Amino acid sequence: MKPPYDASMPVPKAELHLHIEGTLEPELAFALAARNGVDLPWADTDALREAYRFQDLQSFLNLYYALMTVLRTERDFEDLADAYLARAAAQGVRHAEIFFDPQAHTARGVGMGTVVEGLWRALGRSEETHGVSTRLIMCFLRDESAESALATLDAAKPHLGRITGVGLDSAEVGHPPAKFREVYEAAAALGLRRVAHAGEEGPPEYITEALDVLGVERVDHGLRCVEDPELVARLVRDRIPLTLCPLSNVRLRAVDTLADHPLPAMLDAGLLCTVNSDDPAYFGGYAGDTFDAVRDTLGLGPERLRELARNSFLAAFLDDDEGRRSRYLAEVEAYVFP
Ligand code: HPA
Ligand SMILES: [Zn+2]
Repeated sequence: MKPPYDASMPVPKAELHLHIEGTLEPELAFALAARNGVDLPWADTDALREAYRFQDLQSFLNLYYALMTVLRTERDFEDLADAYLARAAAQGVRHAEIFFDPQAHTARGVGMGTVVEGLWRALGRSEETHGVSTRLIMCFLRDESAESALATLDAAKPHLGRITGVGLDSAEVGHPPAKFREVYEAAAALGLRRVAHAGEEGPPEYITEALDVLGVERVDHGLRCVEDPELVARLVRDRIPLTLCPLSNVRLRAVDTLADHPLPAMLDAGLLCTVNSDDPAYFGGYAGDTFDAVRDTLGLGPERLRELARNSFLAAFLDDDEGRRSRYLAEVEAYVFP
């Protein structure tokens, strides 16, 4: 295999918090709209980019769900994933655990099989094409019902060979993790790994509930744990990984500016932090851009950046391939920061 990066490339890393629908760049959205005869309410890509000024999570989600209506066919999902993997590889991503939101597609008549098999067309050959290993994580929309989540898990059963785990995303406040106890129990019984968004906009109690009630192994965001010292102590003690998304937190106004982000203090506290891009087409940066931003704005030095890269592989769902994890970790330790 040709080396996917050389010493001039960014530090090797895993991306663990990435919504594939959030990688839909305006240019691809307009191309898919033309291919599928979908009318978009924006005149052009510039007008669409103008709409990327978010007040909070919900204002982003409104646009995110509106734009993804251009995704219709297996080929659309394949093209979307291929474009992401190419960008990720160029930014040092060696392993990507990719979220998708099936209910956002099945609700408008696009079948589960179209979504999963379309994504798989790109993911299944990604090691050869891009030098990036992948996992797929199916998210339930927490502002939909628990019954809908159960039906979604049921619809995914023919495709479980492609799916490593389940997650929980969309509008957080008012939709506590416990609402999804039953579907997480069913997912665990099927051998699926469990993660959930918690503590992005929602309170620290949602993080505790995701751990205690849903049995999650990683917390997506988890930012608001810093408000609860006992919870921080627990996360440190139990080595629970947090998939932080600093650029997302700025764009969705969870923090005022990147300089205010608690990442350095969270690392100092001993939390197992990773940094990720969340919805890079919307939030201004892919994985490498995110590492660069925290280096430049938060003043993280080489050893902190190495720790973040190391953590990304430690927190990855690579338990079925420890040899690979070891090789990735060796790449991190051998990396010479410019
Ligand atoms: O950052 C996010 N939070 C919750 N749901 C989401 N769905 C896509 N991105 C996000
Ligand atoms: Zn997210």
